[in-house]
Order: sequence, then structure tokens, then C-alpha cells
Amino acid sequence: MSDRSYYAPKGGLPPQTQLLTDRAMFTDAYAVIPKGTFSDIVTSFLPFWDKARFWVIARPLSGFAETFSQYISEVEPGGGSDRPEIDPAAQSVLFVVEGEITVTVAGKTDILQPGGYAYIPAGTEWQLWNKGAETARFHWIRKAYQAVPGLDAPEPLILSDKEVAAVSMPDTNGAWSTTRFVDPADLRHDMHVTIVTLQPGGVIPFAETHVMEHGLYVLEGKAVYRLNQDWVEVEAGDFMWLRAFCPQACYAGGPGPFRYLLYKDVNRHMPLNR
Ligand SMILES: NC(=O)N[C@H](N)C(=O)O
Repeated sequence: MSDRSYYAPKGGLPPQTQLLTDRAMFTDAYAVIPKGTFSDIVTSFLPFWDKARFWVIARPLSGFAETFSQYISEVEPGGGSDRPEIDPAAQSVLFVVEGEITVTVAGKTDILQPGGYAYIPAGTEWQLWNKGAETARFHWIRKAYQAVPGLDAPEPLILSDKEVAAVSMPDTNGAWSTTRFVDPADLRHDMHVTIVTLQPGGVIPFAETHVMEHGLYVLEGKAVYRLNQDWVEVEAGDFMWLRAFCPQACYAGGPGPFRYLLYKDVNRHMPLNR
């Protein structure tokens, strides 16, 4: 551990006069972790990382029903890791929101800036360092890869949201669109991380109720989101975790686009009880 002061909480709490707990929610069907709650005292540190801290915003809870973990990751200049992952079963998606990270995946190095996306297959050697002058912030989403006999493992991907066209959802005339980093027809993948964009006034017009679990991190804008039987106001910086079959819909009520990073488990059979 090079610099111990980095690992101490720096303060950064809301003032004693302010109560920000009203929007945080944890229910059987969903959780809302609003941005005001990502304070210094709720961070995690991880083995083999330097000058890095993580807000764990999703993790498998029951050990069976939930599929993924998601971290908001913060790496100071000069920080990073030569051994970021310790679980050979874990595949990862990285998505940069601030600053710049240098990522080497299977010996190939790329620099990712805001909007940068990396898919790192399970069992792949990778390294990540912040060689820039600013603190870097990125999402790190991990899922145990479900291999299927007869299907090859997917290869690494490095992309940016600027080079992937958003595709309008059917019959919405662009009011609701999705940016897909992975071809939905590529069944080697068992998780998708996409960007969903709703234009002002755009809606998800019915309560989607499906087996896929979600992590939703709001990148931009404001909306009211239907989570199970509740309508919840959300804005940029908030996180929502939705269990399988949690009904969900949305109304983008802010003056600008509403965009979120969406995790979804896909393309696999469900385990059966024997
Ligand atoms: N809440 C969502 O954005 N859900 C997506 N339509 C989805 O499940 O793909």
C-alpha cells in the first residue's frame, strides 16, 4: 500500500443539516441507490489495486437468483492494477464516465475515455492503469460466464459509444433508442450492457415484466421510473437494481434526453430444480 492517506475516508459527507436518505430504497423487487449516498465512508478497497476505491452498487444476494455485481470505480492518477480480477470465472464490462484509463486485454493496450466500453472475457489476463492527470471513474460490471458446450467463448471488445449507432425501438420514431455494443444475435454472450436513451417525453409504454435482471445507472437527465408498484423520481448519478420479473416502465420528464447504462442477463437457460 503506497500511500495510506488515500485509504482513509476524506470527509465528503453531506452536512449534518441535510437528510438525504429519503430516496434510498431497498425492497424485495428492487433497490434505488441515489447519487447523494455515494459518500467516502461507503467505499470498498480491493486486493491488488493501488489508489483505487469502489462503490459496490450491486452484488448477488441470494447466491442463486441474482447474476451480477457492479462497481462505480475510481482510480487516482498513477493508480490501477496488474491483477484487477481474481476470479477466473468472471467476465467484465468496463464503461468510462470520467477521465481516462489505459486497459490492456490479452496483451493489447487501448486508452478508454468517457463513453469507452471494454468487454473482457472470463479467464483473460488484463491490466488497468490511470496514466492521465485526472481521476478516472468507470463502471465495472462482473458476471460469472455461463459457457455452453458447442459455443466458443466471445472475444474481447473495445468500443466507444460514439462509434455505435443508437437504434430506435420499434414504432417509437427515435423517442426510445438503444445503443448495443454486442450483436444481440451473438448467443456466445450471456450478458449485455447497453445504453438506453429516451428523448424528453419519451416513454417505456408498458410495464416490462421479464426474467432478466437489471442494473440501471442514470448517465444523463431525469425521469420517473416505474419499479414494481412504485413510481420513483430518478436523475443522473442514481442507480437502480431490479430483480427478475420486477415490472418496469418509464416516463422521461426532464428537459433533455434521459440516458442510462443498462445491464441485462441474456441468452441462457434457467437452472432447473431436480
Ligand atoms: N428497463 C429497461 O430499459 N428495459 C429494457 N427495455 C430491456 O429489458 O431491454
